[in-house]
Amino acid sequence: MKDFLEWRHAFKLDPAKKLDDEALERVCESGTDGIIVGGTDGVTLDNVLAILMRIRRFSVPVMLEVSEPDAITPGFDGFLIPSVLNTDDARWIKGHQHAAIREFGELMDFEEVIPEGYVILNPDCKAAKLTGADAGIDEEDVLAYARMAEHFFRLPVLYLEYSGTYGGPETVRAASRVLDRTRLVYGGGIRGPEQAAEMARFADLIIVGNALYHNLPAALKTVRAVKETDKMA
Ligand SMILES: CC(C)=CCC/C(C)=C/CC/C(C)=C/CC/C(C)=C/CC/C(C)=C/CC/C(C)=C/CC/C(C)=C/COP(=O)(O)OP(=O)(O)O
Ligand SMILES: O=P(O)(O)OC[C@@H](O)CO
Ligand SMILES: [Mg+2]
Repeated sequence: MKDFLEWRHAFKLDPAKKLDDEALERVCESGTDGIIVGGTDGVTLDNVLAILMRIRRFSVPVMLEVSEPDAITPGFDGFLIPSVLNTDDARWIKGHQHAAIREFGELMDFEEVIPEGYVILNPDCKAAKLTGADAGIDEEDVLAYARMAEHFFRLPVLYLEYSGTYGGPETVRAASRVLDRTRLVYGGGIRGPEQAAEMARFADLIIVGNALYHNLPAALKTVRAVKETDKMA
């Protein structure tokens, strides 16, 4: 498996949403670097296992982005653990994570676990509402979170999350300029290849989610668009 920290393109499949077998096959065979299974609400052990079993018919790598401890199961190539940096509600920074590590710590292979610093920038998305994220921050705030992620917390990943809406390429570009070792992930509102290529100039990893459910052919075209785009030095 190509290591998650080298992925350029990923599709995020929401276990609470429906995708028929033909569509899933096209997603898994698209040439994407991998699939992330994750969502904010409606995530259960049953629907995570169901989508995992269907994805495992193909050779594509698959990571679980944990938002619900009861839905953690073996069988994934690794686990992504979000911590929301732009909330004042400590439960979503370290509280749920602490409780889950108390429960699973003995079983955990930390080589398979990748912490993600999330900065949520769409105030209307479910993740922002759930976590009380302050999405009204300006670019300087985003850059401060990026520097904190890399230099204070030494996080391997900073995720600029615009879930459901297309974010500002300028902010992504500015964040990319202050990051060196921490990988920059962009997700939100990518509907087709042009937007994917635009963000791929600034972010290390591009995530495409909802477009899969609304316009599959356009979503699939984002794979090639990202692969053909070099990130700006
Ligand atoms: C036995 C075994 C396999 C052991 C493995 C052990 C292991 C890996 C343990 C992990 C332990 C751990 C630290 C767990 C973390 C627990 C937890 C609940 C953390 C909180 C995560 C968090 C901050 C969630 C908030 C929401 C969030 C950021 C979600 C990310 C996903 C996201 C934004 C998806 C977008 O989709 P959605 O919001 O659903 O959008 P739609 O509106 O389109 O639906
Ligand atoms: O669903 P979209 O808006 O593509 O967002 C993708 C991903 O960043 C969600 O966590
Ligand atoms: Mg969802």
